[in-house]
Amino acid sequence: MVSVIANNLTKQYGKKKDIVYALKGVSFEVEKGELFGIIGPDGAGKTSLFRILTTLLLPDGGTASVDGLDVVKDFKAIRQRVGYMPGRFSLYQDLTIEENLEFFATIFNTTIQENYDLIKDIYSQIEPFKDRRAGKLSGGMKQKLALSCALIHKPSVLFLDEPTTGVDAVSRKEFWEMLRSLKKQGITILVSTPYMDEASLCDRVALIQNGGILSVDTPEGVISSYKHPLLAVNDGNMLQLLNLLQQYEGVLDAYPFGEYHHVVVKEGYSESSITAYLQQQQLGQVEVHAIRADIEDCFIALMKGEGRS
Ligand SMILES: Nc1ncnc2c1ncn2[C@@H]1O[C@H](COP(=O)(O)OP(=O)(O)OP(=O)(O)O)[C@@H](O)[C@H]1O
Repeated sequence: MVSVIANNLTKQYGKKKDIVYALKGVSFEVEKGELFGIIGPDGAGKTSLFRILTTLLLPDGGTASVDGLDVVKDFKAIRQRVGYMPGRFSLYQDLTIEENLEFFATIFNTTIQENYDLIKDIYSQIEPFKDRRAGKLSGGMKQKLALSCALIHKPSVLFLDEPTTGVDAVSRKEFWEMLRSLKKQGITILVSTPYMDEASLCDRVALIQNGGILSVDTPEGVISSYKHPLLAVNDGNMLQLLNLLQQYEGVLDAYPFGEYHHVVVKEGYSESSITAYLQQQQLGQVEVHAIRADIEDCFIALMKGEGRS
């Protein structure tokens, strides 16, 4: 069963010379109970898309529905059944943890007690500090409270806009574990993130750039569509190495990746031809080995328009 449909959505801001095309015909479908990632850099259009799907912004073109309800005509009904955690924290800084949660429960005509089971795993981690003001919480605690507030009215679809941006690595990991357990309760989750490594934690992902969707697939599907040979190359002087690699005719692309440079090699070139080339350039300790592309390599290729699929 389909939960969310975006059909050729467009959105623009400004006029004439200053016009910005934030969404340029975005289409995808999300199944009920899916954990669906929208991955894209800053300015890609993620927030505009989420604001349209949660009925906070009107699209300029196209249609969209949530649980079969139209985002324009049925906005009131949609607001009752979606949970939205905006990118910047939506909490009232001067209210305590408990007061924030009570506030969100009240506007949806419910109580903390009524839906406690749904938020228990998340809320119980911050409940010991329930009298602390939201403004005094750490990033990870704010994130847990914001998620509890987005869940308190038992939504069927949850929209999380960049929930892990600016959050430390441990809290990020915990957050994804919380999403996995929410998914088990049958909630459809759309989550946006600029972190490509988070894509592998989703059931399916849409890669968005400059207001357009580049790919919608499972993480495994994205990886298996990658066709070119890929090498990891390392040397004492990484900057010089990168320049040399980028100049070589057999190289399609080379970019820093952790301790290595990843090198996308043209058809007909191999590990040995790259090694021979680098030795000719009199580099000292070059290490070259073939690797399997991971999801970040695939996204980099798609974003650079090299059409791996
Ligand atoms: N109210 C607005 N007026 C003018 N331009 C806007 C407005 N809101 C967004 N934009 C522009 O539309 C484009 C898409 O922005 P959007 O916020 O949807 O993307 P995003 O992927 O969420 O990025 P970010 O994480 O930076 O918010 C950007 O170029 C942005 O500058």
